[in-house]
Amino acid sequence: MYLETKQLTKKFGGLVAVNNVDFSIEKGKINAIIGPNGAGKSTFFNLISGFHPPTFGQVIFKGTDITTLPANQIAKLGISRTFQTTNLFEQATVLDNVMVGHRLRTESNLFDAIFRTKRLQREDKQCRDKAMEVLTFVGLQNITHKMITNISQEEKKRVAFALALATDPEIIFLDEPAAGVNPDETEGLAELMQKMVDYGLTVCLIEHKMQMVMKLAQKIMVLNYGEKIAEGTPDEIKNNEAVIKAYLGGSAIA
Ligand SMILES: Nc1ncnc2c1ncn2[C@@H]1O[C@H](COP(=O)(O)OP(=O)(O)OP(=O)(O)O)[C@@H](O)[C@H]1O
Repeated sequence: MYLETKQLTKKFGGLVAVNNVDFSIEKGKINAIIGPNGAGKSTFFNLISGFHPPTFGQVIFKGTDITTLPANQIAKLGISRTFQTTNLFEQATVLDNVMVGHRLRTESNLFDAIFRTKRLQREDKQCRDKAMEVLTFVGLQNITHKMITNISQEEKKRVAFALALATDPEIIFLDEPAAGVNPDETEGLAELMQKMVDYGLTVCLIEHKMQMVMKLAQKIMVLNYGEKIAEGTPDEIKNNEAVIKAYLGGSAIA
């Protein structure tokens, strides 16, 4: 099993945001998590990536229990994520924002920074090269010098992808990667996710844009009130009674 959760549970006071979820992510595929607002999708991501400790249950990655590891160590193992609203540095360039991602893989410290050591210079170059590589991958190689404040929403989404890619992940969790962009741009972002998988990465996304999920994902899990109510291929999910009832209020998925 590549990455799996066992009885994963998160309570916030009396609210059970994620309830006893067993799920496995398939390597080299596009996995998706869908469900109504407040179903526990982002919390599920936060538990896997170490941003919240679970109340109960386990996260196993390639046979290792990573449930209690801090977020930076989980990232070092190759698990990366984007956030629903990515906090980029608005007054810094695209390149500088993305260079931060690769710092995870470097070792320079305050001493190196004060004395501008050879190690710092070498690692600065390494971060710059990585940032250029991933910005080229996401199609932003021509706007690396622009300030974040001057780029479009869709370009910001691509910068968020690049930032996650700069950490050298093998699995990437994308929280609503196409929220707030138009249909053409959504199509472009879907192509980019497919490109990541073609390149050998594993993708897991949360998305409300159902047409995109049904077209793109190979495996889908549906959460409702924190519980897994269905899991399967897009066709299986489309025809699942519990999903139609709970998630769509009775109408079929388009
Ligand atoms: N840090 C927190 N403290 C308290 N309650 C929280 C916290 N984070 C999430 N919740 C609650 O947990 C539940 C699940 O929230 P979550 O954001 O995971 O849902 P979601 O499926 O991602 O929703 P959306 O699609 O609207 O983003 C909600 O009721 C939310 O209010």
